[in-house]
Amino acid sequence: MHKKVNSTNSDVIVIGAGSGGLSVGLFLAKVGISVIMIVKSDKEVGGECLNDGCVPSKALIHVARQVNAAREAEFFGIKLVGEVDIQKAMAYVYAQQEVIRKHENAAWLSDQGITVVLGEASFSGKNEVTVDGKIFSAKKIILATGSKPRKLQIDGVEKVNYFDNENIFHIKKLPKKLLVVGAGPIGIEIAQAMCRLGSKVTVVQKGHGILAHDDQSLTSILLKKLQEEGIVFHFNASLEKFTSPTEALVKKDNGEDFALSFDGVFVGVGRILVLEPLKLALAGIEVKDHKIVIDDQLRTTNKNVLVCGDIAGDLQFSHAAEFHGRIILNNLFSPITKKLNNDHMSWVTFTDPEIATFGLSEKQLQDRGISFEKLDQDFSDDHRAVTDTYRYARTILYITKGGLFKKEKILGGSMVAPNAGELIQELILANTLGLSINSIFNKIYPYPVATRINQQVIVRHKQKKLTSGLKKLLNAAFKIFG
Ligand SMILES: Cc1cc2nc3c(=O)[nH]c(=O)nc-3n(C[C@H](O)[C@H](O)[C@H](O)COP(=O)(O)OP(=O)(O)OC[C@H]3O[C@@H](n4cnc5c(N)ncnc54)[C@H](O)[C@@H]3O)c2cc1C
Ligand SMILES: NC(=O)c1ccc[n+]([C@@H]2O[C@H](COP(=O)([O-])OP(=O)(O)OC[C@H]3O[C@@H](n4cnc5c(N)ncnc54)[C@H](O)[C@@H]3O)[C@@H](O)[C@H]2O)c1
Repeated sequence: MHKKVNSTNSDVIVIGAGSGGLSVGLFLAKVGISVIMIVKSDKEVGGECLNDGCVPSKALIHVARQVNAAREAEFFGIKLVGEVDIQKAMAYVYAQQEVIRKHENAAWLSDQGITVVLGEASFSGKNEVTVDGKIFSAKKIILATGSKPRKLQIDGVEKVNYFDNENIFHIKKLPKKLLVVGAGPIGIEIAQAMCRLGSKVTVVQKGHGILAHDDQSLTSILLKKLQEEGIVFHFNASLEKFTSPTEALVKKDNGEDFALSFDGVFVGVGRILVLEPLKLALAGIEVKDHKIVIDDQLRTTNKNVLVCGDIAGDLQFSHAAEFHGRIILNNLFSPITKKLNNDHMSWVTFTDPEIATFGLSEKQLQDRGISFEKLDQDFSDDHRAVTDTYRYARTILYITKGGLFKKEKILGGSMVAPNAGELIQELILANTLGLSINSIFNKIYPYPVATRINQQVIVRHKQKKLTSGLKKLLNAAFKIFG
């Protein structure tokens, strides 16, 4: 049953049709709540994830992986000639976006019972927004307007061939020399993809390493692989200015400076929230330090306006936006409220090898005074890692300190390995459900699936617990029962 609204009043207004807005709006429409969804334009349905983020980046990474695999096959005698046709690579990316766009567009949303309004929304009252002079009101308003790439603001920037995630997936020509600014997930994923497609890539990063939100003992393994593929890194460095359309002056923290030449610059230096056009003050929504003030139920200082996704100023992932959506939906329908808690959050950086991280980090565990054991294991003895040459891979797990009869649970962890994002899923499930590590220990894994590494970590841990006392006990038992 679709409850269509023809007027400008509805139960709920959702501003934004990205991962966050869609997850809330579609469910509400499905159960018969009237929804007006406001989105800037039809081509912005699907938000950043579909249009300028996850989907095009993962599709391009897929192409780059194919190219790399073909190059690696040269080792077995095949000769590879020619260059990547970047227009064909991009055509592949667009084709995959189109598959998803079939069910992420204004007409399709209307078919699902949502009243779609195309245009830019701003608040005009407590329960009221305005689009092109037309007023819309609702009992609840969900603000899911996302974030934008932070721009590099240095002298000479207007002269260079400047890319960020909003235009890199529309290039017609591959930059021969690409300067990547920022070594967060955006910079690193793009750096490897572009390198594999044929660009000579140099990365300039303010901090001392890549992927600051992941375990540095694992990111250093990825860094080594990226350097082996030919990417050059300059750490503790930032761009001072562009001295010409093809040259930048880089300054190191130690005061040294040097010039770098390029024919394209890709910038991935974090995200900003665009708040001013929303006229939040008109709805009584407070802003502090350029972030919307929210409580742990994602409510703003106007309790009828909730935030969902990047705009919340929390973790900025598509699945984080969906998680916000689940909290909001629960609280719209239930007196037993759900609160925002990222203790079981996870993320994956889709490089090769991937880095996957979940649960609580070592620092969070220390800060909270939780006693834990750290299990740290490389894959050098793992048979699948041997056959498929990824013995460099490694896992870190944090588990509760258990006694002989105390359940040992997984608190968090991280993995660097090809497909780590898939391999780690059962550990995330055990973490989310609070299962004992025995759930992994007792599982029968087909030999030699790569996931057996999860069991090996636990087996090693248990073997270390085999004290001389326990060995004596087992020997005695063997004499009786064996
Ligand atoms: C290159 C790149 C790769 C990424 N890869 C991943 C990944 O692999 N995995 C992952 O989990 N995350 C990834 N992310 C992050 C992910 O894309 C975002 O966290 C996610 O898209 C945020 O969703 P959202 O709904 O909050 O906002 P968005 O998807 O940005 O949606 C915002 C919506 O609001 C609309 N809007 C904005 N202002 C207004 C207004 N005033 N009126 C009307 N409509 C408005 C926009 O048109 C849009 O539809 C990536 C990001 C980038 C840039
Ligand atoms: N696979 C994924 O899930 C995925 C992929 C891409 C993006 N994302 C999301 O998008 C968000 C934004 O990613 P991001 O990489 O832009 O941001 P980020 O903040 O994670 O990393 C940006 C990096 O750029 C560096 N930096 C900032 N200014 C600089 C300068 N002037 N010169 C040199 N270095 C500079 C910072 O030190 C930082 O390490 C991520 O936090 C993540 O939530 C997720």
